[in-house]
Amino acid sequence: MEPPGQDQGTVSVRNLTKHFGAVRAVQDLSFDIRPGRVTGFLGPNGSGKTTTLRMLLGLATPTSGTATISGRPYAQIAQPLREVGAALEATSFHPGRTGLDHLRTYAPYAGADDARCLALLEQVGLGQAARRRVGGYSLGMRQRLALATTLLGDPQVLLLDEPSNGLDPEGIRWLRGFLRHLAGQGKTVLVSSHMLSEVQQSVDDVVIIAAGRLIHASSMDELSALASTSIQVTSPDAAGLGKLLAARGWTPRPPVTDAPAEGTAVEQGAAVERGAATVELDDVTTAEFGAAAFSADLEIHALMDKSEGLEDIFLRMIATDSGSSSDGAKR
Ligand SMILES: Nc1ncnc2c1ncn2[C@@H]1O[C@H](COP(=O)(O)OP(=O)(O)OP(=O)(O)O)[C@@H](O)[C@H]1O
Repeated sequence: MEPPGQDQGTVSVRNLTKHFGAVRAVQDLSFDIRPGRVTGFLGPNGSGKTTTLRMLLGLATPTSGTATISGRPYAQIAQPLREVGAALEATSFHPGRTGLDHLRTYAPYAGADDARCLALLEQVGLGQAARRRVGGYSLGMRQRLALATTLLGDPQVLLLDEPSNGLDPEGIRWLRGFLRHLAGQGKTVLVSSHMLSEVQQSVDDVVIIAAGRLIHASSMDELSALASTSIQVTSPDAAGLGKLLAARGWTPRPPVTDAPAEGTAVEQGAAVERGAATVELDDVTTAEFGAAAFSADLEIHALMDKSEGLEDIFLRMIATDSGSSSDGAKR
C-alpha cells in the first residue's frame, strides 16, 4: 500500500472494462491523469468517454478493472465534492431556480457559503445573471453554471465532459484561460471532447480512445511531434531543381532526372532544353524551400504545404482503430 498522499490528485484507470450486454463500451482501458495539467480525453461519439467518467464517479460499475481518484474509488472518498468536481453531459438544472439558488442547493455538501457561491458565479461570468432563473439561461450559460457547481468545494480534481459545448468563440477562449489557471493552481483537469482541434490549444496531455480502447496517451508536445512536414514543389526547370536539391541534401519523391520531360519547352536564345518537374519533400517547410529557391534563382510555379496536421493524425488514429474494434461499434 502506498503512503497516503502519494497519488494525491492523480486519476487512474487500470484495465477498465464495461459491457452493456453485447456492447463493449470500454475495453481494457488504462491511463493516468496528472495534477497541474489539463488533459484532453478524446474520442469520437460513442467511444466510451462518458462511460469511463461515470465509472470514475461511481455512477456505473465496471465489468472489470479499476477507476480511482487520488488512489481511491469515488465511493471511498469521504468528502467527494471537496475532492472531485464533475460536470457530465446531461447536467440538469431546475428551470425555476436562479443560478445562485442552484449553487446554494449543493453548497452545504461542499462547505461553501453564499459569498463563495456569488464569487464563483462572478468568476464564470454569470455575476449579472446570478438572480435570473436557469430556465432562461442559454446553453453556454448553463455550461458556465455547471462549471461553477464543480468548483463549489474547491476540489483538487475536475472532470468536465465536453465543457465547451454551447459556448461561443469568446466563451471558448475564456474557458481555455480558466482551465489553464486552474491547472496552474495544481489542480487535475480532465476535459473530454470528440474533436482534437477543439482542445488542442488548451491541453497539456492527451488520452485518445476509440471504440472503448486506448489509442494514444502522451503529452500534447509528443503528439505534435508526430505531425509530419512535407511540401510539393513544381518547377519548370528540372535540372535546376535537381541541382538545388542535391546541394541542400534534400531527397525528392520521385527523384528528379535531367532528361527533358514530355512537353519540354526550348528556351529562346539560351537554347537550353528544360523539363518541368513536380516533387514532394519531407521535413522541409515552404519557407525553407522558398528561401533556397530564391537564393538559387530557381523559377518555381507551385509550392504547397502538404503537411499532415494534428487533426489529420487524430482522425487517422481513431479510424485505424475502428477497423479492429468490432463490438464496441454496435450502437
Ligand atoms: N446505459 C447504457 N446502456 C447501453 N449502452 C450504453 C449505455 N451507456 C452507454 N452505452 C453505449 O456505450 C458506448 C459508449 O458510449 P459513451 O456515451 O460512453 O460514449 P462517448 O464517447 O461519451 O460518446 P459521445 O461523445 O457521443 O458523448 C456507446 O455504444 C453507447 O451506446
